[in-house]
Amino acid sequence: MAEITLKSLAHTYLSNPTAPEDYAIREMDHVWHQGGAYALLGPSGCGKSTLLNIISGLLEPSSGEVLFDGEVVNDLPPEARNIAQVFQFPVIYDTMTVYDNLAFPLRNVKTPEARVHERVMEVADVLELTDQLKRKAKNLTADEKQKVSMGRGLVREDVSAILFDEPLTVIDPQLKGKLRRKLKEIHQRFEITMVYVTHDQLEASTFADKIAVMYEGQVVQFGTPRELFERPNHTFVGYFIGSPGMNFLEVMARDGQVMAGNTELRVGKHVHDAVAQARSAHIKLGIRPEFIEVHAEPVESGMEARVEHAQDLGTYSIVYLTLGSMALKARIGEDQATPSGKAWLRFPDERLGLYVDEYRVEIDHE
Ligand SMILES: Nc1ncnc2c1ncn2[C@@H]1O[C@H](COP(=O)(O)OP(=O)(O)OP(=O)(O)O)[C@@H](O)[C@H]1O
Repeated sequence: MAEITLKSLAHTYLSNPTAPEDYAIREMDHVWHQGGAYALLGPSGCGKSTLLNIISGLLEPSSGEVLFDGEVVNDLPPEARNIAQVFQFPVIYDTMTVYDNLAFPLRNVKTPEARVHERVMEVADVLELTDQLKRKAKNLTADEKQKVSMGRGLVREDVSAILFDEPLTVIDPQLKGKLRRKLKEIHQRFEITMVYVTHDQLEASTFADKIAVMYEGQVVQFGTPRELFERPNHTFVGYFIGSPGMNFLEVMARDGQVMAGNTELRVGKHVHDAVAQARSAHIKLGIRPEFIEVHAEPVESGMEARVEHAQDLGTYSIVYLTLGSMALKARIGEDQATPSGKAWLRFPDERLGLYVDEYRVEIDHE
Protein backbone atom coordinates (compact mmCIF):
# COMPACT_ATOMS: atom_id res chain seq x y z
CA MET A 1 0.00 0.00 0.00
CA ALA A 2 1.28 3.43 -0.72
CA GLU A 3 1.01 7.13 -0.54
CA ILE A 4 1.43 8.46 -4.07
CA THR A 5 3.09 11.85 -4.48
CA LEU A 6 3.36 13.75 -7.74
CA LYS A 7 6.08 16.39 -7.65
CA SER A 8 6.34 19.16 -10.26
CA LEU A 9 4.87 16.68 -12.69
CA ALA A 10 4.25 17.69 -16.31
CA HIS A 11 3.68 15.82 -19.52
CA THR A 12 3.49 16.68 -23.19
CA TYR A 13 3.04 14.40 -26.18
CA LEU A 14 4.73 16.99 -28.41
CA SER A 15 8.45 17.13 -29.08
CA ASN A 16 8.67 20.94 -29.06
CA PRO A 17 6.06 22.30 -26.66
CA THR A 18 5.88 26.08 -26.51
CA ALA A 19 2.58 27.05 -24.87
CA PRO A 20 0.76 25.73 -21.77
CA GLU A 21 -1.89 24.21 -24.10
CA ASP A 22 0.80 21.92 -25.49
CA TYR A 23 0.85 20.03 -22.20
CA ALA A 24 -1.55 17.16 -21.43
CA ILE A 25 -0.46 17.60 -17.78
CA ARG A 26 0.54 21.12 -16.78
CA GLU A 27 3.07 21.29 -13.98
CA MET A 28 1.35 20.06 -10.81
CA ASP A 29 1.93 18.74 -7.30
CA HIS A 30 -0.47 16.32 -5.72
CA VAL A 31 -0.67 13.68 -2.97
CA TRP A 32 -2.96 10.65 -2.89
CA HIS A 33 -2.82 9.47 0.73
CA GLN A 34 -2.47 5.84 1.70
CA GLY A 35 -5.82 4.05 1.91
CA GLY A 36 -7.92 6.86 0.45
CA ALA A 37 -10.84 6.41 -1.95
CA TYR A 38 -10.35 9.08 -4.57
CA ALA A 39 -11.94 10.11 -7.82
CA LEU A 40 -10.26 11.95 -10.65
CA LEU A 41 -13.06 13.81 -12.37
CA GLY A 42 -12.96 15.89 -15.51
CA PRO A 43 -14.17 16.23 -19.09
CA SER A 44 -12.86 14.24 -22.01
CA GLY A 45 -9.30 15.18 -22.92
CA CYS A 46 -8.38 16.94 -19.66
CA GLY A 47 -5.54 14.50 -18.98
CA LYS A 48 -7.02 11.86 -16.64
CA SER A 49 -5.75 8.78 -18.47
CA THR A 50 -2.37 10.43 -19.03
CA LEU A 51 -2.04 10.97 -15.28
CA LEU A 52 -3.03 7.37 -14.43
CA ASN A 53 -0.60 5.98 -17.00
CA ILE A 54 2.21 8.06 -15.50
CA ILE A 55 1.41 6.73 -12.01
CA SER A 56 1.29 3.12 -13.16
CA GLY A 57 4.47 3.51 -15.21
CA LEU A 58 2.96 2.91 -18.64
CA LEU A 59 4.04 6.43 -19.57
CA GLU A 60 7.20 8.33 -18.65
CA PRO A 61 6.48 11.95 -17.66
CA SER A 62 8.23 14.76 -19.54
CA SER A 63 9.34 16.23 -16.21
CA GLY A 64 8.82 15.84 -12.48
CA GLU A 65 8.72 12.89 -10.13
CA VAL A 66 6.35 10.17 -9.02
CA LEU A 67 6.99 8.91 -5.47
CA PHE A 68 5.51 5.93 -3.63
CA ASP A 69 5.90 6.31 0.14
CA GLY A 70 8.57 8.93 -0.44
CA GLU A 71 10.65 6.83 -2.88
CA VAL A 72 11.05 8.07 -6.45
CA VAL A 73 9.71 5.38 -8.80
CA ASN A 74 10.25 7.11 -12.16
CA ASP A 75 12.75 4.47 -13.24
CA LEU A 76 10.68 1.48 -12.12
CA PRO A 77 8.79 -0.41 -14.85
CA PRO A 78 5.03 -0.97 -14.35
CA GLU A 79 5.47 -4.54 -13.08
CA ALA A 80 7.80 -3.38 -10.32
CA ARG A 81 5.41 -0.68 -9.09
CA ASN A 82 2.74 -3.04 -7.75
CA ILE A 83 -0.03 -0.93 -9.15
CA ALA A 84 -3.15 -2.56 -10.50
CA GLN A 85 -4.93 -0.76 -13.30
CA VAL A 86 -8.48 -1.57 -14.38
CA PHE A 87 -9.35 -0.18 -17.80
CA GLN A 88 -12.62 0.71 -19.55
CA PHE A 89 -12.62 -2.62 -21.30
CA PRO A 90 -11.98 -5.82 -19.36
CA VAL A 91 -8.47 -7.24 -19.67
CA ILE A 92 -8.83 -10.98 -19.12
CA TYR A 93 -7.83 -14.23 -20.75
CA ASP A 94 -10.92 -15.49 -22.58
CA THR A 95 -9.83 -19.11 -22.82
CA MET A 96 -9.08 -19.42 -19.11
CA THR A 97 -11.63 -20.08 -16.40
CA VAL A 98 -12.61 -17.32 -14.01
CA TYR A 99 -10.59 -19.11 -11.31
CA ASP A 100 -7.44 -19.21 -13.42
CA ASN A 101 -7.87 -15.58 -14.45
CA LEU A 102 -8.03 -14.54 -10.81
CA ALA A 103 -5.14 -16.80 -9.89
CA PHE A 104 -2.93 -15.57 -12.74
CA PRO A 105 -1.33 -12.51 -11.08
CA LEU A 106 -0.45 -14.62 -8.02
CA ARG A 107 0.90 -17.61 -9.93
CA ASN A 108 2.93 -15.14 -11.96
CA VAL A 109 4.88 -14.19 -8.83
CA LYS A 110 5.16 -17.87 -7.74
CA THR A 111 2.73 -17.68 -4.83
CA PRO A 112 2.20 -21.10 -3.15
CA GLU A 113 -0.94 -22.75 -4.54
CA ALA A 114 -2.64 -22.97 -1.12
CA ARG A 115 -2.37 -19.21 -0.73
CA VAL A 116 -3.53 -18.68 -4.31
CA HIS A 117 -6.65 -20.66 -3.48
CA GLU A 118 -7.37 -18.67 -0.32
CA ARG A 119 -7.04 -15.33 -2.09
CA VAL A 120 -9.03 -16.33 -5.15
CA MET A 121 -11.88 -17.56 -2.93
CA GLU A 122 -11.81 -14.35 -0.87
CA VAL A 123 -11.85 -12.03 -3.87
CA ALA A 124 -14.49 -14.14 -5.66
CA ASP A 125 -16.64 -13.92 -2.56
CA VAL A 126 -16.43 -10.12 -2.41
CA LEU A 127 -17.18 -9.77 -6.11
CA GLU A 128 -19.95 -12.39 -6.03
CA LEU A 129 -18.13 -14.54 -8.56
CA THR A 130 -17.96 -17.75 -6.50
CA ASP A 131 -20.58 -19.48 -8.66
CA GLN A 132 -18.75 -18.53 -11.84
CA LEU A 133 -15.27 -19.77 -10.96
CA LYS A 134 -15.36 -22.83 -13.24
CA ARG A 135 -16.75 -20.98 -16.25
CA LYS A 136 -14.61 -19.97 -19.19
CA ALA A 137 -14.19 -16.19 -19.22
CA LYS A 138 -15.36 -15.91 -22.82
CA ASN A 139 -18.87 -17.03 -21.78
CA LEU A 140 -19.33 -14.25 -19.25
CA THR A 141 -21.43 -11.10 -19.66
CA ALA A 142 -19.66 -7.74 -20.01
CA ASP A 143 -20.15 -6.83 -16.36
CA GLU A 144 -19.00 -10.25 -15.14
CA LYS A 145 -15.88 -9.86 -17.26
CA GLN A 146 -15.23 -6.46 -15.76
CA LYS A 147 -15.65 -7.93 -12.27
CA VAL A 148 -13.00 -10.53 -13.13
CA SER A 149 -10.79 -7.72 -14.39
CA MET A 150 -11.21 -5.91 -11.07
CA GLY A 151 -10.61 -9.16 -9.19
CA ARG A 152 -7.28 -9.56 -10.97
CA GLY A 153 -6.33 -6.14 -9.64
CA LEU A 154 -7.38 -6.97 -6.10
CA VAL A 155 -5.97 -10.43 -5.72
CA ARG A 156 -2.35 -9.50 -5.03
CA GLU A 157 -1.77 -8.51 -1.43
CA ASP A 158 1.33 -6.48 -2.24
CA VAL A 159 -0.53 -4.13 -4.55
CA SER A 160 0.18 -0.47 -3.69
CA ALA A 161 -2.88 1.05 -5.25
CA ILE A 162 -5.62 0.31 -7.73
CA LEU A 163 -6.27 2.76 -10.53
CA PHE A 164 -9.64 2.50 -12.24
CA ASP A 165 -9.92 4.17 -15.64
CA GLU A 166 -13.67 4.59 -16.27
CA PRO A 167 -14.27 0.93 -15.31
CA LEU A 168 -18.05 1.05 -15.62
CA THR A 169 -18.26 2.33 -19.20
CA VAL A 170 -19.27 -1.07 -20.59
CA ILE A 171 -21.61 -1.92 -17.72
CA ASP A 172 -25.41 -1.78 -17.99
CA PRO A 173 -26.79 1.35 -16.32
CA GLN A 174 -28.80 -0.63 -13.75
CA LEU A 175 -25.72 -2.60 -12.70
CA LYS A 176 -23.46 0.42 -12.42
CA GLY A 177 -24.75 1.46 -9.00
CA LYS A 178 -24.35 -2.06 -7.68
CA LEU A 179 -20.75 -2.35 -8.86
CA ARG A 180 -19.90 1.06 -7.47
CA ARG A 181 -21.16 0.00 -4.06
CA LYS A 182 -19.13 -3.18 -4.39
CA LEU A 183 -15.99 -1.14 -5.05
CA LYS A 184 -16.68 0.93 -1.96
CA GLU A 185 -17.08 -2.25 0.09
CA ILE A 186 -13.82 -3.58 -1.33
CA HIS A 187 -12.11 -0.35 -0.44
CA GLN A 188 -13.25 -0.63 3.16
CA ARG A 189 -12.32 -4.31 3.43
CA PHE A 190 -8.86 -4.12 1.83
CA GLU A 191 -7.91 -0.57 2.93
CA ILE A 192 -6.18 0.02 -0.35
CA THR A 193 -5.50 3.37 -2.09
CA MET A 194 -7.94 3.67 -4.95
CA VAL A 195 -8.09 6.29 -7.68
CA TYR A 196 -11.18 6.16 -9.82
CA VAL A 197 -11.25 8.08 -13.09
CA THR A 198 -14.57 9.27 -14.43
CA HIS A 199 -16.22 12.18 -16.20
CA ASP A 200 -19.46 11.55 -14.30
CA GLN A 201 -19.93 13.61 -11.14
CA LEU A 202 -22.45 11.16 -9.66
CA GLU A 203 -20.04 8.26 -10.07
CA ALA A 204 -17.27 10.32 -8.53
CA SER A 205 -19.23 11.43 -5.50
CA THR A 206 -20.76 8.04 -4.72
CA PHE A 207 -17.37 6.34 -4.85
CA ALA A 208 -14.91 8.83 -3.45
CA ASP A 209 -14.25 10.51 -0.12
CA LYS A 210 -12.31 13.16 -1.99
CA ILE A 211 -12.46 14.22 -5.61
CA ALA A 212 -9.71 15.80 -7.69
CA VAL A 213 -11.32 17.88 -10.43
CA MET A 214 -9.13 18.12 -13.48
CA TYR A 215 -9.37 20.77 -16.15
CA GLU A 216 -6.96 21.46 -19.00
CA GLY A 217 -4.21 19.30 -17.55
CA GLN A 218 -4.41 20.62 -13.99
CA VAL A 219 -6.09 19.61 -10.76
CA VAL A 220 -8.10 22.76 -10.09
CA GLN A 221 -9.64 21.51 -6.82
CA PHE A 222 -9.20 18.56 -4.49
CA GLY A 223 -11.96 18.27 -1.95
CA THR A 224 -14.96 16.39 -0.61
CA PRO A 225 -18.08 16.32 -2.80
CA ARG A 226 -19.59 18.82 -0.37
CA GLU A 227 -16.67 21.24 -0.61
CA LEU A 228 -16.82 21.11 -4.39
CA PHE A 229 -20.48 21.95 -4.27
CA GLU A 230 -20.38 24.63 -1.59
CA ARG A 231 -17.08 26.33 -2.32
CA PRO A 232 -15.93 25.65 -5.87
CA ASN A 233 -12.40 26.90 -6.11
CA HIS A 234 -12.50 27.50 -9.85
CA THR A 235 -15.31 28.51 -12.21
CA PHE A 236 -14.92 25.19 -14.01
CA VAL A 237 -15.70 23.28 -10.79
CA GLY A 238 -18.78 25.43 -10.22
CA TYR A 239 -19.96 24.78 -13.72
CA PHE A 240 -19.08 21.06 -13.83
CA ILE A 241 -20.42 20.04 -10.39
CA GLY A 242 -24.11 20.41 -9.64
CA SER A 243 -27.20 19.98 -11.75
CA PRO A 244 -27.46 22.40 -13.39
CA GLY A 245 -24.05 23.97 -12.79
CA MET A 246 -23.34 27.30 -11.13
CA ASN A 247 -24.40 30.59 -12.75
CA PHE A 248 -21.57 33.04 -13.42
CA LEU A 249 -22.04 36.74 -14.09
CA GLU A 250 -19.25 38.97 -15.38
CA VAL A 251 -19.23 42.00 -13.12
CA MET A 252 -17.46 45.25 -12.34
CA ALA A 253 -17.79 47.90 -9.64
CA ARG A 254 -18.97 51.28 -10.96
CA ASP A 255 -20.13 54.34 -9.01
CA GLY A 256 -20.60 52.35 -5.81
CA GLN A 257 -22.62 49.66 -7.53
CA VAL A 258 -21.92 46.18 -8.83
CA MET A 259 -22.83 46.04 -12.50
CA ALA A 260 -23.32 43.01 -14.71
CA GLY A 261 -23.33 44.62 -18.14
CA ASN A 262 -25.83 47.46 -17.78
CA THR A 263 -27.73 45.75 -14.97
CA GLU A 264 -27.19 46.71 -11.37
CA LEU A 265 -26.93 43.70 -9.08
CA ARG A 266 -28.43 44.22 -5.64
CA VAL A 267 -25.70 42.90 -3.42
CA GLY A 268 -24.43 43.86 0.03
CA LYS A 269 -21.57 46.20 0.85
CA HIS A 270 -19.04 43.45 1.52
CA VAL A 271 -19.65 41.87 -1.87
CA HIS A 272 -19.40 45.29 -3.52
CA ASP A 273 -16.13 46.07 -1.73
CA ALA A 274 -14.63 42.73 -2.69
CA VAL A 275 -15.53 43.30 -6.36
CA ALA A 276 -14.16 46.86 -6.19
CA GLN A 277 -10.85 45.64 -4.75
CA ALA A 278 -10.30 42.90 -7.34
CA ARG A 279 -7.52 43.90 -9.70
CA SER A 280 -8.47 42.21 -12.92
CA ALA A 281 -10.63 42.64 -15.99
CA HIS A 282 -12.05 39.15 -15.41
CA ILE A 283 -14.27 39.27 -12.36
CA LYS A 284 -17.27 37.00 -11.95
CA LEU A 285 -19.88 36.43 -9.29
CA GLY A 286 -21.12 32.86 -9.06
CA ILE A 287 -24.33 31.59 -7.54
CA ARG A 288 -25.75 28.09 -7.54
CA PRO A 289 -29.22 27.65 -9.10
CA GLU A 290 -30.46 26.29 -5.73
CA PHE A 291 -29.54 29.52 -3.93
CA ILE A 292 -31.23 32.07 -6.17
CA GLU A 293 -34.39 33.26 -4.42
CA VAL A 294 -37.22 33.41 -6.96
CA HIS A 295 -40.30 35.46 -6.04
CA ALA A 296 -43.50 35.74 -8.05
CA GLU A 297 -44.17 39.26 -6.66
CA PRO A 298 -41.89 42.28 -6.19
CA VAL A 299 -39.81 42.03 -3.00
CA GLU A 300 -37.41 44.39 -1.27
CA SER A 301 -34.01 44.32 -3.03
CA GLY A 302 -35.49 42.00 -5.64
CA MET A 303 -34.16 42.24 -9.20
CA GLU A 304 -36.78 42.00 -11.89
CA ALA A 305 -36.17 39.19 -14.36
CA ARG A 306 -38.02 37.60 -17.24
CA VAL A 307 -39.12 33.98 -16.94
CA GLU A 308 -38.30 32.24 -20.22
CA HIS A 309 -39.55 28.79 -19.36
CA ALA A 310 -39.50 26.17 -16.63
CA GLN A 311 -38.70 22.50 -16.65
CA ASP A 312 -40.52 20.29 -14.15
CA LEU A 313 -38.23 17.49 -12.98
CA GLY A 314 -40.52 15.95 -10.37
CA THR A 315 -39.06 16.93 -7.01
CA TYR A 316 -37.80 20.25 -8.34
CA SER A 317 -38.07 22.58 -11.32
CA ILE A 318 -35.44 24.49 -13.23
CA VAL A 319 -36.52 28.00 -14.09
CA TYR A 320 -34.76 29.66 -17.04
CA LEU A 321 -34.53 33.41 -16.49
CA THR A 322 -33.14 36.51 -18.14
CA LEU A 323 -31.80 39.27 -15.91
CA GLY A 324 -30.81 42.31 -18.02
CA SER A 325 -29.05 40.56 -20.88
CA MET A 326 -27.90 37.56 -18.84
CA ALA A 327 -29.32 34.06 -18.84
CA LEU A 328 -29.67 32.42 -15.42
CA LYS A 329 -30.95 29.11 -14.12
CA ALA A 330 -32.70 28.78 -10.79
CA ARG A 331 -33.72 25.57 -9.10
CA ILE A 332 -36.91 25.67 -7.05
CA GLY A 333 -38.55 23.02 -4.86
CA GLU A 334 -41.80 21.24 -5.76
CA ASP A 335 -43.58 23.12 -2.96
CA GLN A 336 -42.89 26.46 -4.67
CA ALA A 337 -45.17 27.70 -7.46
CA THR A 338 -43.37 28.20 -10.77
CA PRO A 339 -43.53 31.89 -11.73
CA SER A 340 -44.50 32.92 -15.23
CA GLY A 341 -43.88 36.18 -17.10
CA LYS A 342 -41.85 38.07 -14.52
CA ALA A 343 -39.98 37.06 -11.37
CA TRP A 344 -38.05 38.98 -8.72
CA LEU A 345 -34.70 37.54 -7.77
CA ARG A 346 -32.51 37.87 -4.74
CA PHE A 347 -28.92 36.64 -4.40
CA PRO A 348 -28.17 36.07 -0.70
CA ASP A 349 -24.70 37.56 -0.09
CA GLU A 350 -23.37 34.50 1.73
CA ARG A 351 -24.26 32.35 -1.29
CA LEU A 352 -22.28 34.43 -3.76
CA GLY A 353 -18.78 33.40 -4.76
CA LEU A 354 -16.26 35.87 -6.15
CA TYR A 355 -14.02 34.62 -8.97
CA VAL A 356 -11.05 36.60 -10.20
CA ASP A 357 -9.31 35.21 -13.29
CA GLU A 358 -11.47 32.09 -12.81
CA TYR A 359 -10.21 31.35 -9.25
CA ARG A 360 -12.26 31.90 -6.10
CA VAL A 361 -11.38 34.80 -3.84
CA GLU A 362 -12.90 34.85 -0.35
CA ILE A 363 -15.32 37.65 0.44
CA ASP A 364 -14.85 39.08 3.91
CA HIS A 365 -18.40 39.22 5.33
CA GLU A 366 -17.34 40.62 8.74
N1 LIG B 1 -0.79 9.00 -27.27
C1 LIG B 1 -1.09 10.28 -27.41
N2 LIG B 1 -0.47 11.04 -28.34
C2 LIG B 1 -0.75 12.36 -28.49
N3 LIG B 1 -1.66 13.01 -27.76
C3 LIG B 1 -2.34 12.31 -26.82
C4 LIG B 1 -2.09 10.92 -26.61
N4 LIG B 1 -2.91 10.49 -25.60
C5 LIG B 1 -3.61 11.57 -25.23
N5 LIG B 1 -3.27 12.67 -25.94
C6 LIG B 1 -3.82 14.03 -25.78
O1 LIG B 1 -3.57 14.45 -24.44
C7 LIG B 1 -4.67 15.12 -23.88
C8 LIG B 1 -5.16 14.39 -22.62
O2 LIG B 1 -5.68 13.12 -23.00
P1 LIG B 1 -6.16 12.01 -21.96
O3 LIG B 1 -6.51 10.78 -22.72
O4 LIG B 1 -5.17 11.89 -20.86
O5 LIG B 1 -7.47 12.70 -21.40
P2 LIG B 1 -8.71 12.06 -20.60
O6 LIG B 1 -9.11 13.08 -19.61
O7 LIG B 1 -8.32 10.72 -20.08
O8 LIG B 1 -9.79 11.93 -21.74
P3 LIG B 1 -10.90 10.78 -21.98
O9 LIG B 1 -11.89 10.91 -20.86
O10 LIG B 1 -11.46 11.16 -23.31
O11 LIG B 1 -10.15 9.48 -21.98
C9 LIG B 1 -5.72 15.20 -24.99
O12 LIG B 1 -5.58 16.44 -25.63
C10 LIG B 1 -5.33 14.07 -25.92
O13 LIG B 1 -5.71 14.35 -27.25
